[in-house]
Amino acid sequence: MLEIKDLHVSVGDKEILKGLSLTIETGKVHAIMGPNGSGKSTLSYVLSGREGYEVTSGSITYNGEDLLAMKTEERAAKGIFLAMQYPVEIPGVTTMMFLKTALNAQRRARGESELDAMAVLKLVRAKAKSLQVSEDMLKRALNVGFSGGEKKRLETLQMTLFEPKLAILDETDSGLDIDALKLVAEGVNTLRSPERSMLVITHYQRLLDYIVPDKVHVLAWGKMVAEGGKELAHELEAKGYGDLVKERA
Ligand SMILES: Nc1ncnc2c1ncn2[C@@H]1O[C@H](COP(=O)(O)OP(=O)(O)OP(=O)(O)O)[C@@H](O)[C@H]1O
Repeated sequence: MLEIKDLHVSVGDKEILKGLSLTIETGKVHAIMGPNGSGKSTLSYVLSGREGYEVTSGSITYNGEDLLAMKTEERAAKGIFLAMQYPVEIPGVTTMMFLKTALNAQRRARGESELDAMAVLKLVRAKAKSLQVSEDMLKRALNVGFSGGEKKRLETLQMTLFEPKLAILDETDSGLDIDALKLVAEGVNTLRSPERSMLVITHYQRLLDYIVPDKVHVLAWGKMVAEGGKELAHELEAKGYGDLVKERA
């Protein structure tokens, strides 16, 4: 279970999260919607341990442990995975080499034996096919020159390979064509299980028609301002954020 209580986060001297609270029980899928600049990506970075985001007060516990005391790699070893809004390009590292290294790091963290290159290739190929990640992409440098949709499909491939316990998807639907959106949603849905939680950040109710959330939250001005079931996403799509996002003192 993930429990975020009264979280305040600053970047430099700017406070971005201003008392955010959120609880995600194991096995549940929560969605966060909210206007541009409200702090959604900031939350995803703080959860995954990105540098430069200072937690000034509040707490985050994951299965009873203090998440904020853990290094990024420790969080990954606990099964926390972030599909980034803007996946990073890494020249000089092939996609396949990255996947093998990251997968084996995950396996080591779980006490499983490492897989050799052939075994990883077989596994990656089987999953890559259903997400339409081509052989060519696997041979190329990680994300370098990939289209927006290709990057997002590769993020989803990583998620299905690493089988995280808490998957955070930051606008994984942005830049996807309709067919790719369905492929990505199918990939995500195959991972749904009573042992796995998901936090889906999106601007569009359309994604939530495919990945049906247990709860929808609205984040505005650094804190949660509304919460509901999947029907809330439909309401927002129809009416916009309206009074929900009026800045509070
Ligand atoms: N490194 C940084 N330096 C300065 N300001 C930052 C930094 N990171 C985030 N911010 C600011 O914090 C606010 C929240 O940004 P964030 O990316 O979390 O919003 P978001 O809700 O994910 O937005 P979007 O829907 O547009 O992706 C924005 O005003 C942004 O400019």
